[in-house]
Amino acid sequence: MRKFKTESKKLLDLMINSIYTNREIFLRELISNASDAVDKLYFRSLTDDSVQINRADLAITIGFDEAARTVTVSDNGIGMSKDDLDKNLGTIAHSDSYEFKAAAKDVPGEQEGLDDQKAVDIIGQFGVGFYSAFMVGKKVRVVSRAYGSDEAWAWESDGIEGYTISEAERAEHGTDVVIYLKDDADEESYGEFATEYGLTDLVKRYSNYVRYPIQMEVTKSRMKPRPADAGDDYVPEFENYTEVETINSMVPIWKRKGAEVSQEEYNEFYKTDFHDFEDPARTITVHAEGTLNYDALLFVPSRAPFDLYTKEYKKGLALYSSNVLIMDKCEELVPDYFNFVRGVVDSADLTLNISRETLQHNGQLRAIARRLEKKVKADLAAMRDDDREAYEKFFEQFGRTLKFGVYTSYGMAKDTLADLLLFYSAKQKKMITLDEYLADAPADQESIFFAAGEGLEHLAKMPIVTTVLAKGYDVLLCTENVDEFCMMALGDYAKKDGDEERAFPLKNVGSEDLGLTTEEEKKEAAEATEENRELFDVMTEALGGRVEKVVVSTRLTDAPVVLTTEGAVSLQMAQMLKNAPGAEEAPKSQVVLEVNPKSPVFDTLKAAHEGGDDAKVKKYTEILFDQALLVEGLPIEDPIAFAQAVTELMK
Ligand SMILES: Nc1ncnc2c1ncn2[C@@H]1O[C@H](COP(=O)(O)OP(=O)(O)OP(=O)(O)O)[C@@H](O)[C@H]1O
Repeated sequence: MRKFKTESKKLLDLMINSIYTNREIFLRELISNASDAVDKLYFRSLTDDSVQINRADLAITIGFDEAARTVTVSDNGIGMSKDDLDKNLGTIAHSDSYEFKAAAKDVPGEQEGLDDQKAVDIIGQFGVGFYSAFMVGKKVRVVSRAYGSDEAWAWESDGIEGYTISEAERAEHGTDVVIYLKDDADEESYGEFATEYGLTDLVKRYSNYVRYPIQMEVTKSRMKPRPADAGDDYVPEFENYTEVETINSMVPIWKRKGAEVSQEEYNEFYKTDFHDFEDPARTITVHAEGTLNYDALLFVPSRAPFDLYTKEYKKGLALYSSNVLIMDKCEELVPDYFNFVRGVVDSADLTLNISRETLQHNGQLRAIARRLEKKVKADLAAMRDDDREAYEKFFEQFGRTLKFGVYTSYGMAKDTLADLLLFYSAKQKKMITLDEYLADAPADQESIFFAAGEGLEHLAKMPIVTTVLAKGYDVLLCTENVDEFCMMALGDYAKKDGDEERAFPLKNVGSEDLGLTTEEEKKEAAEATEENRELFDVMTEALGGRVEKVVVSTRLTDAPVVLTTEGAVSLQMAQMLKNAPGAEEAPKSQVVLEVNPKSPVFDTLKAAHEGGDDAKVKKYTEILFDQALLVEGLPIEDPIAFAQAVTELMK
């Protein structure tokens, strides 16, 4: 049999140009390799007495030369022999680290503050990361000295033709990877990678939690000492100096035991990493062990970010694997209705794809997402029950998101979200949950009543609300656009009493049969409507298609008329849909003008009709209709005509 020949030049080209979409990850890859090299040496020291290593001395160092356009990543890890260089860097897709990882599994380590941390946390697995250096480098030189050897070797390549290996010098075991940056082309600038800011930024972003210190010489500024002979007009002078600093924070806060971390530390982490000025409202920690091991640290912000309700807002949690950032915002980890949750998920068990830009098995992510959703839900419920003031503040910020969640999931997320919702109670004059509404309801109540419109005060005074209140039933006042859609998607809400569940339909006091009228009352109203058929026909005609019909009302006490609707679309909803895109096709509401038979206005109308003055009936009907719209807080078609008609009456 013949062996396949690989065209390594093509393969390398493919590697460099097609695997990664983001060239800045080259630093993450080289640092990960350095971390692996150091980890391997540390592991050797644990398992081989002849290897004497002090863990505290192990480090990764980054150097740069702006003028020479070079970036160097060094480590004092296990190093590579001449053979290793040839095998590991000369063979694409050969990962020594992967083999090592399999052999070194589960040896416990002794890193302080970490919970049962494994001794090693090898990152490499595909044998390709190193070549990402050629995305930014026109030449890469690797100088390495294997632990225990006194020879050093240099591997050099331009990433096109091949590589050379030659003798070199290195004082200690370990490896230096020197990248000679490409020349800047029209739109591509590489120079930024050889700057202090550029490198610090990349380390903090991608490698902040690598377990070994990443050190770099940084420039600082200090005040020069005041000269002894300085006069009163002395102006302090400053000078720059350099200092080696550890730029990564190393221990990921989410891997530390909850009891060992103070809330202040969590707050600081949240504010720094998620760019917020305020402390989070809630901090949720998860350490999961089992088929899928992961740690998560989640935050509910105190305030909604300014763009939360815009299309620009991107939800998601930062996803880490073995302390290295894989994705800044992994959307799959949070459902839309918890899009405000910020935080970090870290799992070494994820099946990464070769570029570490995505995952291969989203089932793993889905499983984590499900667990996290439950955690967030439980935490919000605990806040609702134990710290109501904080919960109301939370709801002010994010209640809309929860309500949108019910609506946009067509009620599918109802079970998760319904008991987290708060609405304003007209009776109790405060925000209450649906459970609290039902707990306070009279025994004969069969539905949950709500009214939708603008402004609490205004809603509370609406006749359709006051009549229901007068009968002893509470009405939830809904003032946000999404409320009515949310109520519609909810449909009903179940009261749980031990094992028993009873569903209470949610009813809009302005559009539905509230079930508050007796059969007798209904019959009477129907008869009265029939008796006044002629008058009502004149009135319906006067409104020229704006109402479906005019009827005698059973729900009014004082007000002369009220507008109600039949079918699913209430007046408020119709008003909202009118302004929405695609308004022409939006369903219209079927409006009914209900007349209060107990009102003197009804007698006036009747008298006018009987006296043959239908012109008056029509004029009054117009006024009553507009007035009813105003009471609902809705715009009237012709305010000038309305004003003139009222003026006319006063003459
Ligand atoms: N700084 C280093 N010190 C010692 N060995 C190294 C170093 N950098 C790379 N190697 C060796 O070269 C091999 C190939 O590296 P490369 O980055 O291409 O792949 P990897 O790290 O194994 O996997 P991945 O593609 O997942 O990063 C490694 O497995 C490791 O054995």
